[in-house]
Amino acid sequence: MSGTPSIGDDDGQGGLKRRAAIGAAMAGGLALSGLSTPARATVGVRTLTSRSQLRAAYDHVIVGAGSAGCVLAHRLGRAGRRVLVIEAGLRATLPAVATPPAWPSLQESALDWRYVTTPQPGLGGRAITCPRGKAVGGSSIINALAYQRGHAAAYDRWPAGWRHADLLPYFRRAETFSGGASDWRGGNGPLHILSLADVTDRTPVAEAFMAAAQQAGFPVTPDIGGEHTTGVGWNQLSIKGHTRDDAATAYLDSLANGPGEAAVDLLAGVQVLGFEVERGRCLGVRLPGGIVRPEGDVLLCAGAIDSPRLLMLSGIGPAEELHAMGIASAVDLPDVGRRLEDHPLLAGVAYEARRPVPASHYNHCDSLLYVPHATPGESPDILVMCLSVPFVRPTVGPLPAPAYVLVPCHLQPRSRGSVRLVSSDPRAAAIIDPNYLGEPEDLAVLAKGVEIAREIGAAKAFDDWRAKEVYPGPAWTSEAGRTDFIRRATDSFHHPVGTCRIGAVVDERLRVKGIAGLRVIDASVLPGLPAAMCNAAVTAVAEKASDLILAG
Ligand SMILES: Cc1cc2nc3c(=O)[nH]c(=O)nc-3n(C[C@H](O)[C@H](O)[C@H](O)COP(=O)(O)OP(=O)(O)OC[C@H]3O[C@@H](n4cnc5c(N)ncnc54)[C@H](O)[C@@H]3O)c2cc1C
Repeated sequence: MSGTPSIGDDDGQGGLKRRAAIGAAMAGGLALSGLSTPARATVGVRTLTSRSQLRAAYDHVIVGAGSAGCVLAHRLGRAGRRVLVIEAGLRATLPAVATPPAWPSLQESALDWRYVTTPQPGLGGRAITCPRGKAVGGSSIINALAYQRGHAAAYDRWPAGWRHADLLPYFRRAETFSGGASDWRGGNGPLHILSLADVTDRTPVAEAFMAAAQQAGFPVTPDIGGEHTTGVGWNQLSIKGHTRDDAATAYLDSLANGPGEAAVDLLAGVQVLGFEVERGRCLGVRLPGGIVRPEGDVLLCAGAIDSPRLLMLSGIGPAEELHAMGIASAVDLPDVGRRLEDHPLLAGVAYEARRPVPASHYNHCDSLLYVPHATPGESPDILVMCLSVPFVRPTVGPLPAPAYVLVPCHLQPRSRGSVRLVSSDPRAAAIIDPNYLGEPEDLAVLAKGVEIAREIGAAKAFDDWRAKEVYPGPAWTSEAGRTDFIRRATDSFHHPVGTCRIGAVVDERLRVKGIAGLRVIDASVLPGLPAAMCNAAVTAVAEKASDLILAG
């Protein structure tokens, strides 16, 4: 590495630690409890506390230690590459991180960047939160732990090299599945996936949902994350023992178990400001007070919101727009930040219960259904989750406990939004416009999802639980009422993708088009939403990316 003298303060051992603390405090994090300082040594990686600990040279700098960044650090470190990981957040120590049912409390905590969307016309003008993990482990630290890859058809719409058959070996390589290894599942990977088919303490409401869905004519699938991803089944979660198995515990901490010394250094609590780009080549990573220059590629893993933001700050994006903000263009890539996709979720079809609803020991959704909205046999584009908590938007209205809720989600929406810069200030949050329900078809598919949920909710197996349907209730009797209810009840499933997509912004080897020495590997490169939650897809993409990088 060259240019190291500018990292950290000039006062030796304590400078970097103090700068990290200042960085976190500036981002609003340090005043809140639950964060450790980066001084603690981490199992498996060296957590840097002083600039004197930096190696003389690195092969790669990874920007962002989230779901994708941790995979890359593990695979490249194991292969002997000298890796520096720079993460804006710190190690998370909030007890809620490890406790699966506590996951909702992590939103708007110190572990969340706390982004907000622009007002959304499709949601009646509401601006909604856009949580993103800010910690070692990224969004896998605050997510809802569900881990499913979804139907193959969604991947088969992706460019050659990234289709389901290409990714299947990497889905398997990533996981240790509680149901055991098979042609579809992994038995020896870093990330532990617990199928609730393999436990006995599921909620009785989830059991009722399984039976009710079958009464409504939907088939059971024994392994919803395996060969048959259509039908009703038990949820699958990134849980090891009884605790969250996030990207940091699974992929960073496990480096300690490998042969030899891990070659991975972690610089936590430091926010990357952009890249040094000259004549079509990325030379290094800009930090407060310095530049780090690896010998090999810079690997950008800051997620679907911050990866395009960092590219645009560095002149990589729509040239005219950047020019207007005083940012010199390095390469004109109009698609950076464009075609943002996210899953809309409707919260929800809600029932007052006859008696108290036992709490979930997992993520409040012990069972769920994947189904096509139109033709039986097609790949699913609707998910209905059965939640044992009273989860409705305040804009929907009050929902007195005890209650349970059926939540439809649209898995293949047509609406596209954008991530744009507000200014050239490297610390300013991006303008996030997901354009939820911008396309009328998305509203129609969600309406179908509500109908499927109500059909299941009205089935005999729920008779023992259902006192009455509270929402949508009478609102569903007119077209205007239905549309109004959907706009009031829709929120995000928190799965933004596509803002640096393969084919448009990066090539099939994830290299930024027109810029040497810079790759993007995270949810932003996904060329479309998987027909399920996103973490499994991001993990498999990063697994494959590590092989591409090691191949040169
Ligand atoms: C509340 C919530 C619930 C979710 N639930 C589920 C679920 O149940 N199942 C599922 O599959 N998916 C879920 N997701 C989505 C899933 O977690 C993400 O799709 C996935 O983690 C994205 O991985 P990533 O590597 O692209 O980004 P991230 O994991 O977000 O990692 C990006 C990292 O980059 C860091 N970073 C950003 N900017 C900078 C900078 N300038 N300098 C240094 N570091 C930076 C961030 O702090 C972060 O650590 C959920 C997400 C949220 C927010």
